[in-house]
Amino acid sequence: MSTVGNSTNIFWQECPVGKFERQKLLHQKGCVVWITGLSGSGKSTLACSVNRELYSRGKLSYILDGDNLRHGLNKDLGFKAEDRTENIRRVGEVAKLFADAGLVCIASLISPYRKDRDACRAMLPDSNFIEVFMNMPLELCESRDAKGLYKLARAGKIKGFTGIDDPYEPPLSCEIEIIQKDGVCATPDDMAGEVVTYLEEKGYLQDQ
Ligand SMILES: Nc1ncnc2c1ncn2[C@@H]1O[C@H](COP(=O)(O)OS(=O)(=O)O)[C@@H](OP(=O)(O)O)[C@H]1O
Ligand SMILES: Nc1ncnc2c1ncn2[C@@H]1O[C@H](COP(=O)(O)OP(=O)(O)O)[C@@H](O)[C@H]1O
Repeated sequence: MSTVGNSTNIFWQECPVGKFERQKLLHQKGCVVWITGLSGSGKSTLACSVNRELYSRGKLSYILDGDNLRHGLNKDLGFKAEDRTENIRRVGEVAKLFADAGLVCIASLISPYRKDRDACRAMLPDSNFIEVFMNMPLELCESRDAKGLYKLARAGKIKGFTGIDDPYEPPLSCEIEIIQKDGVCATPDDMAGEVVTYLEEKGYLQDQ
């Protein structure tokens, strides 16, 4: 019997089919690939490319995209600091469940605050949290402005926009950092290759 948060008198329910059995079934190891970076840095594009590459190799992954989750699970949240923190906490908990299900869970959110990302890392056992930093210059993200939001933020029509008048705290140490080389951005497929190679080398795509 235990107390967790606001719940009292609750019990942890065990089931005979566990993570180990699910991983055996799927021939892979559950983990979370957490993609962080500015709006327009290419998080969703990378998430989709990794998802497609894994699918082509017969590996099961699932994308948790910040924008999409704000249409449902997180539709009660805005962009104040405490809302962003709650957004990341919830997605971290969901990602943990997907990893426990045996999937490669690809979470793609701005997740601007280091402490929130670190809290998600701490939720995952055995360092199964792979942080990918889309380290793209603000100028590039702003020049892309796929949704026209930077323009609105510069015009003062959106307040608290990350990178403009709200902070982004880059990771101090992450597993993978994606950067431009000689001012050129790699293709989404090449970036995905870097992530998938990492997963392969660390044994996430092998029989368990
Ligand atoms: N104020 C403000 N700041 C940043 N982003 C904003 C804002 N308002 C709306 N948007 C749009 O919301 C998307 C980011 O959602 P996230 O859930 O990833 O944000 S966060 O992690 O809680 O910071 C983000 O999507 P991406 O461009 O895919 O990053 C924006 O399209
Ligand atoms: N590697 C890349 N090379 C060129 N353009 C890219 C690359 N990655 C993303 N883009 C483009 O940049 C824009 C923003 O990408 P997106 O994946 O939506 O970023 P985010 O999810 O971080 O907001 C889109 O128009 C996308 O096509």
